[in-house]
Amino acid sequence: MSKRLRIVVQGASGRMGRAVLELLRDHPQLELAAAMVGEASASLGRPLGADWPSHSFRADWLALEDADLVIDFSGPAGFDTAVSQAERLRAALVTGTTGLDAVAQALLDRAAQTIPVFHAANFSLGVAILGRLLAQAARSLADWDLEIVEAHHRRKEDAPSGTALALGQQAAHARGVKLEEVAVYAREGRCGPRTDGEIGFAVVRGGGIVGEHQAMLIGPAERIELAHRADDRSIFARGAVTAAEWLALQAPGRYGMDELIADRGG
Ligand SMILES: NC(=O)C1=CN([C@@H]2O[C@H](COP(=O)(O)OP(=O)(O)OC[C@H]3O[C@@H](n4cnc5c(N)ncnc54)[C@H](OP(=O)(O)O)[C@@H]3O)[C@@H](O)[C@H]2O)C=CC1
Ligand SMILES: O=C(O)C1=N[C@H](C(=O)O)C[C@H](O)C1
Repeated sequence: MSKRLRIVVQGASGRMGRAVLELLRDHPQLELAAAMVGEASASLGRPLGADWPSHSFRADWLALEDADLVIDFSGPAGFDTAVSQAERLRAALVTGTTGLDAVAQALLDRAAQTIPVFHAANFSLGVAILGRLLAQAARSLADWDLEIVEAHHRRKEDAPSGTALALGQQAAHARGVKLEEVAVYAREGRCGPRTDGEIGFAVVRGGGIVGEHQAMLIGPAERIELAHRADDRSIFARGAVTAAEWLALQAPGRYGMDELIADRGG
């Protein structure tokens, strides 16, 4: 039997961190190496719970010497540490943190020279397929208006969601344009009529909505709506853990859902 892979979870006390811990609890191939939070976390030093008698939430990365993978869901606050510590440990890095700017993307590119790096704004297989359908529709209906609407829980900090932006990127790429040149993130007051080629974004925040994305392609007298609704964030955790198992077998480089799906014949 092969050795179990040792996983460090960054952002372990958060909604996604806990969902990942839940999957690691009885996992046959993966084991928890450490559950990390920030230095100022209210959870620092607290035990993980009865299922993890030998683990507490910790922030002492330099005490870690042995890990195969880092899974990061800490948001921008813990992202840089996840990247630099994965590099130091020579561990593969899976990150689902969204709201990454160009500097953060450059950090991932740098890390990918020495370790395998997997980033996805959304680890759901359904969303990956939604992106492909949207690209096809946006290409075929290049003169139809495209609007992307997303809805999330009231505690989400970034907007539009990483997924909405990734969908916009896929559609823009399919149309041969740059998203930054066609994206419209706000309409208010006398903002004038819609211009041709715009990709508009709208954001809903409230309650406990797990994650919903809808792309509307609007023609002269008809409309296509492509939508995905996540009912439980365990789907994202499962996707991240699947990505981790796959990534552990890859060479240093940048990977995402497309590479994972392609490698599995999709
Ligand atoms: N790719 C995907 O499929 C998905 C991506 N996400 C993304 O994942 C990220 C996290 O989301 P979510 O779990 O809802 O957020 P939470 O706010 O629930 O969790 C964030 C976690 O990060 C911890 N944290 C904060 N600062 C640091 C730090 N400096 N070092 C280490 N840990 C830190 C927090 O600890 P504490 O609060 O204890 O200080 C908390 O445990 C977001 O960017 C979100 O958009 C979310 C869902 C799916
Ligand atoms: O913060 C969340 O919750 C989610 N974030 C991701 C995003 O920004 O796209 C993925 C998912 O929709 C849930």
